[in-house]
Amino acid sequence: MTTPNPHFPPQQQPATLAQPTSAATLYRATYLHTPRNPFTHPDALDAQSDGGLLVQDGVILAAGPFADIRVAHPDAPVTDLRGGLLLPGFIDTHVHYPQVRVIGGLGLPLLDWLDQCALPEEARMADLAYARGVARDFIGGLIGAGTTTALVFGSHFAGAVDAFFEEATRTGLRAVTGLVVSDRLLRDELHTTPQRAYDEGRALIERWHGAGRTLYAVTPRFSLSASEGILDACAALMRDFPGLRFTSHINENTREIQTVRDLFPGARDYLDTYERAGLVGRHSVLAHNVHPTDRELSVMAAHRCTAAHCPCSNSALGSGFFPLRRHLDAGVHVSLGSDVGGGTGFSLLKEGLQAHFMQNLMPGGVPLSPAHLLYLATLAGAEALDLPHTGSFEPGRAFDAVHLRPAPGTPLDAVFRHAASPERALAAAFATGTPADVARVWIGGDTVLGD
Ligand SMILES: Nc1nc2[nH]cnc2c(=O)[nH]1
Ligand SMILES: [Zn+2]
Repeated sequence: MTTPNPHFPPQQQPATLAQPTSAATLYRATYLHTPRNPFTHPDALDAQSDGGLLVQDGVILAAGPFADIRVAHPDAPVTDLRGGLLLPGFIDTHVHYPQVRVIGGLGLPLLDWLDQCALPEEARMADLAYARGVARDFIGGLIGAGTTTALVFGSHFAGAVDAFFEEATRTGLRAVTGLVVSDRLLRDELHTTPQRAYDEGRALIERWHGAGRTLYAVTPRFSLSASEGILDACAALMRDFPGLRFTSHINENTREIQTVRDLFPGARDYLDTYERAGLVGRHSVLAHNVHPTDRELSVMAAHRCTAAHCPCSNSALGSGFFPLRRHLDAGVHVSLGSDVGGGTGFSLLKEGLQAHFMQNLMPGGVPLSPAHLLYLATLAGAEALDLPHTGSFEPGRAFDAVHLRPAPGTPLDAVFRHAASPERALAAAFATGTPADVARVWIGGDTVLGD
């Protein structure tokens, strides 16, 4: 695609920042990243077959060919990661914490899947001990897949959201999440009131927003289950606490869309239910958007909000083909989400592959190169969440990284050993890589998986 995206100009960074003053580590690896957006910059992929990343206090100080970095920093100890691929940590912009134990409810459309699979499990999160176990399973799954930052749909229960933030803090995950709020059409035990939504949200924000690596996301489940009163309570939180993120669902399934139309007879369309409440902005991430109108796309672009594309979920729930070309042509920013448990697992490699398949198969689909897939799985998420210190290996950014190192004898190992270029190896990682190939994960320079 050649449509420029004016909302996220490439960061201008010097190749090397300050000289290190205390111990720094030089990582030697085949690395790839997308410091620019390949939908707008044809040469956005930076691939170094023998690269060096100088890291100090969790921040990348210098990046480039290993030989160049070595000459400039002859005394830095070297960690040799050759033999695999080093990528920026993945950024999942739509994934449900309470659904990790119900992945795989295949064969149902959205509203039936919610009734039969997701919501009964979400009701169990009232039990704090249960929620703590789910938080461990969930965050273990994310990090195990190489995800270092996630915009997470939380729980309807404030205690379970606390449990999530505690586990995120313990593990070091960069997490943006919040209390999910609804007041109709789910199950009684998942419903709240506007006042309680505001009060519980405020208490969680005061505890967790900006604490360490965690941020708060105001999260009405979707307009189908949220009255205008709940949406207004969400807007009040956004007004009262600047810097919060906002997330919800939109235009996923045709039955859902018709129900929202019936519930909001005065709204122009689905987006308008959020827009009228003042919830659409630069810090808004709306998941799915499989069936948008042109008006919705132009308003999303004007407000610089993001559509989180969840291709495995769209396939598993039969929601439809994501109109990526229409989003790009309208100037709407797009990132990637696994949508566990409507989605089929945590790997953004798999999501990238499924996005590629679906664009290949749909009329007017966008051909997605390995660079596009890497961008969607990394920098696009950093842009969506407005986290400019993540998403690539540019100097000045945090060292959030995933080392893919397939076991000897596996097909991916064979490809890595014989690939004609790092880009070919990257394509193979998307085609066939899984969490079993994730050897080590760093967040802010800390090893959070592997050794
Ligand atoms: N895929 C998906 N869509 C939703 N819309 C409202 N809730 C959900 C959910 O849990 N998963
Ligand atoms: Zn979802």
